[in-house]
Amino acid sequence: MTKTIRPLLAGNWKMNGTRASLDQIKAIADGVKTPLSEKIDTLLCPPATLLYVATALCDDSPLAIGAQDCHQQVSGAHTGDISAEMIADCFGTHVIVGHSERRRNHAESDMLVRAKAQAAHDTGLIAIICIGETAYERNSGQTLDVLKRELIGSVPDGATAATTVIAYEPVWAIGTGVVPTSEDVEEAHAFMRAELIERFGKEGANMRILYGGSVSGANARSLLDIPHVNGVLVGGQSLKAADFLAIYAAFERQFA
Ligand SMILES: O=C[C@H](O)COP(=O)(O)O
Repeated sequence: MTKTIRPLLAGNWKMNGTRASLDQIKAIADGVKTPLSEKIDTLLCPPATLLYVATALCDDSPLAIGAQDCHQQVSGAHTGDISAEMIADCFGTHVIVGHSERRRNHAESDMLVRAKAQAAHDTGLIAIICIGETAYERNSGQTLDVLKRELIGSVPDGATAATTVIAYEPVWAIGTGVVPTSEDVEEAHAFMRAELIERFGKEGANMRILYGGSVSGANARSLLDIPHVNGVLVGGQSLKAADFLAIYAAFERQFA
């Protein structure tokens, strides 16, 4: 199946990385300076402490830099939070919102995630909105209901293909080394595509839908072959340049 949507390879460093890791960012930034980067987008989301330096390191690279979360308000008395404007001020272009670790560890609701995505849009950032079912929800047959509810609740009404990326991350696949079957990924992505088209029409047809959860250089190719998988959101395997670049290389067959 030929895919026409420009894919995205995104890395999420989570709460990992200090100044000592900047050489990995530099190696990734240099490693994606190949002709393939004319066909695919690459993005790395280091911790907020490294954002500004990371964007400087990527000055002459197609690698974009983004953040892992933003507050829903523009500014104010919100100790420890960062705003979308602060991310943009560091030359970040994307922000992940609604990651399952934030939903779980910070009790973030769909409504809050939607407000964060809206704040990103209002600031000109691309919002990567994460959704996905837990093991319990999957085992009790609720997967598609959860995806529908989270899509409706977390994605702002004005979302477009240019401003919004959906990341499907089954919670049980994150950091476990367990990846759903191709059939399960295909079913979930086809379902999300249909839901997005119903709500957003042409914009929904063109919105990128990433798969995330234990993606590696070894399994990226088969995941990218699945219809409506328009890229991947990578955690652990984005920390080392060699691992990230192995996943980058996996995009060659489908998209070069
Ligand atoms: O944001 C990234 C995901 O949570 C996936 O993490 P992982 O690749 O370590 O499973």
